[in-house]
This record gives sequence, C-alpha cells and structure tokens, in this order.
Amino acid sequence: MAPVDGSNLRFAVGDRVSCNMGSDGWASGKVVALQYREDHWPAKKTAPYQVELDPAFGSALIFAPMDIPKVIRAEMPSTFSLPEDGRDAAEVLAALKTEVAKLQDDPIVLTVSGPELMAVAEDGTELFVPKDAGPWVITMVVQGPTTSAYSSHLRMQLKVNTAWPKSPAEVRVHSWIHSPFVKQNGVMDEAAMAEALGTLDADVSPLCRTVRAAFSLLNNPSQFCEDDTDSADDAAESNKERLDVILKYKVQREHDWLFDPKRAYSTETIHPEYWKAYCLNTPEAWAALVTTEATEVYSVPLFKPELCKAFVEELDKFHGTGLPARRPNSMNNYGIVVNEIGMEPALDQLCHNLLQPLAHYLFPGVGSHFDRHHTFVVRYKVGEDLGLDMHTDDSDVTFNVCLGKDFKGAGLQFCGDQGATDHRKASLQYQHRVGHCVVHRGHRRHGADDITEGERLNLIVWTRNIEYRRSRLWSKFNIQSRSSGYKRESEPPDLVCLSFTHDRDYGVFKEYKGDKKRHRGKGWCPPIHAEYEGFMEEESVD
Ligand SMILES: O=C(O)CCC(=O)C(=O)O
Ligand SMILES: [Fe+2]
Repeated sequence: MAPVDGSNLRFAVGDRVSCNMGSDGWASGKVVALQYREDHWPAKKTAPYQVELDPAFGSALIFAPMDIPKVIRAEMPSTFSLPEDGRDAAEVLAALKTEVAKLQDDPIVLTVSGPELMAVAEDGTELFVPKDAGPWVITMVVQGPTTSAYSSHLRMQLKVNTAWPKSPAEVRVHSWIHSPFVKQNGVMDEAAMAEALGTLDADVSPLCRTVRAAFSLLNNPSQFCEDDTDSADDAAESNKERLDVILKYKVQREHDWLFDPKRAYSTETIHPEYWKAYCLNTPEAWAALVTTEATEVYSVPLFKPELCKAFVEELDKFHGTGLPARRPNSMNNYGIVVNEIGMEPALDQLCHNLLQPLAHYLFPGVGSHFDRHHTFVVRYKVGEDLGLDMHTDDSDVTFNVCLGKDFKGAGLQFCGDQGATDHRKASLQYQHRVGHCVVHRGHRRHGADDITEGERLNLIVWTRNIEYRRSRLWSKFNIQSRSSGYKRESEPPDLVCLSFTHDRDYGVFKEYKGDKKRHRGKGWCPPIHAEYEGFMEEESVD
C-alpha cells in the first residue's frame, strides 16, 4: 500500500495531468492534493490524487481513483504543439503522405484516404478547422480475418497531430464492434494501444504499426486482457451473435443490392435534385435544394420512390424471418437497428459520403465531421407503437427519411433546444413525405404524433462528432450538464411539447394514461434551477 505521504505516486502536487473522463475523452488539469479523502468514505479509503480541471473543463475538482495510465497520465501534448525535432508541419504532412501510400500495400487495409485536415476542439475550446498545422485524419476500411469474431469490414480513422510520430495517433473505430478496447465513443483505449504497439517490430512505418496494433487488440483481445479474460470473451460472444444474424439473413435478402456500398445509394436510387447538389457541392447548390422548415430544421428530397419501396420490402422480409432484431431505443418496440442486419457498409457510404457534405453546409463545425453513426428504422402502426414521446436524440446531427408506407397523422412535432428558454415551446409540426429527409440537431426537443391510419417507416441516422463532444459547446447541451448551462424556462410549456417520460409537470397539464402512469414523478425536466415562474411539480403518486 502507498505510504500516506504519497511518495510512491507518479505525480506530485502541481503536476499537469490529463484525466480519463470516459466517453467524454481526456480533460486537462493539475494535481492539487495527494491521498485525497472524502468525509463519508470508509476509514482507510483514499484516492491517490485530487485534480483541479482547467477552466475549459469547468474548473471542477475531481479525484483520480487509481494511479494508473488508463485513469490519469502526464498531460498529453496539444495537437498544435510543433514537432520537437525541428521539422515543421509541412514536413510532418509530407512524411504522413508517404506513410499513407505504404498503408495501401498492407493486405488488411482495403481502402485508405487522407490525410485531411479536421475540425477539432482542443482542451474544450470551440470547434474550428485549423489552417494547415493539423491535426489530420486518415480514413480506412480494414478487413478482419474470416475465422474470428471480428470478420466484418471495419471503418476506422486515425487522428494524427503535428508531433507525429512522437505523439501517437488517436484510433477511432466507427463500425459497431464489441471490444474491451473500444470506448463507448469509438476511441481505442490509449493505454492498450501503447501496450500493443510495444509488442510489434519497429521496422515497419509508424502508421502501419498503429494499424497493426489496433488490429491485434481487436482480433486477439484475450492476449491483452490477462487479468480480465471474461470481458474479452463476452465481447467476442456479442460480436459473434451479431455476425450470426447478419450471415443468416444474408442468404434470405430480398434486395441484395441494398447491402452493397457501391449500389445502394447511387445515381440510380438517390433523388436527382439531391444528386445534383451533391455533385456540385457548392453552398449555392445546397441552398437551392434545402427547405428551411423552421430555425435549424431543414428538409431535402433524398431517396427515389424505388429505393423507399425496396427498403420497406427488405424490412418486411427481415421481420418475416423471425431473426432477433435489436431495437433502436427503449421507446420503440417495432423498429430495428439496420446496422445489425448487414447494412452497415452501405449505410457508411450514405452517411459519410452523401450526407456529410449536406451536414457541413447546414451545421458547419459539428456537421463537418462524422465519427460513428447509429442508424435504425422506426415503425408505427395502429395496434402497435402509435407515436413517440417528446425527447432529444443522442446524436449531434439527425437525418430522418420517410420510407413509407401510406399513413395519416404522424406529424413530427418540434419544440426548442434542450436547456434553452423555449425548450418546451412549439416551433414546427413537420409532415413527413415519402423519400424526403428532415435534418435537425440532436438536442432539439421533438416527438412523433400518433398515427391514425396505415403504417409509417422512417430511416433515422444519428451522427456523432467526437471533437464536438469534447468542446465547450457540447457541455452546454450535454444531458449531464443539465444543471450548468441550462436556462430558466420563459413560460409554462406548450401542451404538445410535454413529455411523459422526462417532465416533472406532465401530470399538472395532462393525464397519464395506461402504461404511461409508471413515469409519474420520475421526470427531471425542468431542472430545479430552470423552473419557469409559477412552476408546479406533479404529485408523484395518484
Ligand atoms: O418518428 C419519427 O419520425 C421520429 C423518430 C425519432 O425522433 C427518433 O427515433 O429519435
Ligand atoms: Fe428523435
């Protein structure tokens, strides 16, 4: 056990450190105390460090529960630190280009592009695109060996800064893979990467080694999980289950081309107006295409009717097989996550190639780069799910495309941004049109009105941008910071904007019917400090 004075610890009071904040990435700060204790802790419990985070991270006082590199480490060099070996950014970029060319010869790398400049948010600042000094992003599709639980193609990105290769690349896995080394946001665990890099020969280029290291962590997790082989086994099992469904369904597909990244979303299937704007990719072309439905809510024609029809037929076919489907979220009983039935490679192409430029035009910064996408279909029908309660999405930019079939009702009601004074004030009732896509920010409150006739299926793409989630802007809308950036509501809510799942005053305005009763008294909105004048909280039981 470490002596109480902390002399065994790696850092001293005043040292600059980075702390692992889970899916929020790393936050910088300085050590302010050693062997920290809180009064309510059991007698012998201490945390090795208390750390004061920098103002960019809210100046919070946190503690590091363990003195290990996964939890706390020496402050990482900033992306913008210039190389210490006398090179300038242009030289680093040239070296990177040579390395990328070598990657093309690596048999596990199917495609590679970049390096491209990326928008970043260093140390919690706003998102911005640096002019020429990096960081850069390299995008790849890598092939897993067919015998492993990870046999699918993996889309990955490497974020590389000007201190490369001294400062390692951040590896992001965009494809949905269960791995003990891929964090919730898709970033590969830095300490595990360092360990895996240490096992590889130094005679290949640093970029090839990075890819190889990531590959071995994903493919042989048990080799690196000596103390915890269970988590490696569980992850492998989950991958296997997922791939089993994909393989079983592969031989039963109605429209094989819908799964083909080269054919699914092409000039044959994409609405001609959208295709035109996409090919021109100028602000004028996008402006001519986009309809502004309300502030920050836009719509575009996206799919041809043939594509919508084929999509709906494919989903009907999948439902008919009885294969297990993963539901998109707890609010939806009949939708499915389409990445889980084998559509991920084709949807990657829709998302990263076709939708990305539109998002960049509509929401520069947050929409300028997508990391992961979570893509699913929602289904509403009389006798099944009718509509969707008011909510915000766990996405940064959401695309919602109506696939059909025939239906009445089912408007999409928009209110305000989470944490804004008009969060629960109505702003738009959007009417879905088959083939059209509505685009909005994830933090916008919205919900689907009940369907009154027919059946409705919509394809929903939730995109996420890791850099944005590291920025100050994100902490404003982040659910966990409800208590900080959240503004006081200006007035009582509009009835259409009330949520039976989230609101503390739903019962004051509306009756909880049927199954909704279980939510009474469990809401969080508005947070106490953001209550409007005259706010009354509902009684927690009937
Ligand atoms: O039904 C719709 O159109 C909206 C669905 C939605 O907002 C969601 O699934 O997050
Ligand atoms: Fe939503």
